[in-house]
Amino acid sequence: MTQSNTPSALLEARDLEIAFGGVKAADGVSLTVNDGEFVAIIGPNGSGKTTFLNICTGYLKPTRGTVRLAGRDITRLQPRAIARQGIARAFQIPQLFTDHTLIDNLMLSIAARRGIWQALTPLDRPAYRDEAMDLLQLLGLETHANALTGTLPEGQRKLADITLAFALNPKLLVLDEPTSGVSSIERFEIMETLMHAARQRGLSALFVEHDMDIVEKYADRVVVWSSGTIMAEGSPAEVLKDPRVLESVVGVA
Ligand SMILES: Nc1ncnc2c1ncn2[C@@H]1O[C@H](COP(=O)(O)OP(=O)(O)OP(=O)(O)O)[C@@H](O)[C@H]1O
Repeated sequence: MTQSNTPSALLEARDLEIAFGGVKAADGVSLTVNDGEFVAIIGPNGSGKTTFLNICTGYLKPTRGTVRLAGRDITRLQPRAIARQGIARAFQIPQLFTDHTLIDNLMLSIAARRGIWQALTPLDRPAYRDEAMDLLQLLGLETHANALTGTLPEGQRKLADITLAFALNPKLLVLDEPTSGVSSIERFEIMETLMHAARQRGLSALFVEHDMDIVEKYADRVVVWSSGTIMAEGSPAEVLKDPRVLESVVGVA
């Protein structure tokens, strides 16, 4: 096998453990995301999916185990430091300044990435504006550049939030239910746009998703959570046929 065929690990979580009042939300969880890979996390409510994302992005510290990004231990870093290392997160509820325009939100994100001392200087600089417009074009939002984000329909607000994550120049996108709360047509539109943009930039993605049609179409690999552990893992075609997975996640035996 040539070296170029060997997948290169980007995110490596090993043996993670955390409990809340006796409930183990992560109980020996290990997961790798390779360069350029799209990995979906599925599992019933309360199984620990968001807890895993919180550990990987620095919002929770595990009592055991490590998280590495491109070989570097990031387990104890704060969320901001992890973002600087290359993990950008978009939340289930978009985190936009709703009374500011989309391009202002993006220029703020770009300025923040470049450092606080620059964030104190005027935000509207030609370099920031050009970069923001490039990102809006990449995510198909250029006609909404001057709209207040609070006035955007939900699907576009979600894409806008994802655009902010792209503005951090990440290696890995972490997305908590990127398609929740929108119509099924819009779900596929969001995923098509997101996948295209991520492939263009060579990014990997880790996303929690409840819609199995989305998982089947867009995930390279799917990982199934159950009570703080991983119960199954593999290609969507294999995993979504597994009777244990169907019973536990999809609710059909
Ligand atoms: N900050 C916290 N404090 C107390 N308990 C928590 C906390 N975060 C998560 N838990 C508990 O840990 C378990 C896993 O929760 P988590 O939110 O990770 O599950 P989930 O799979 O993301 O669920 P959902 O699909 O409903 O979002 C649940 O029992 C939850 O109540």
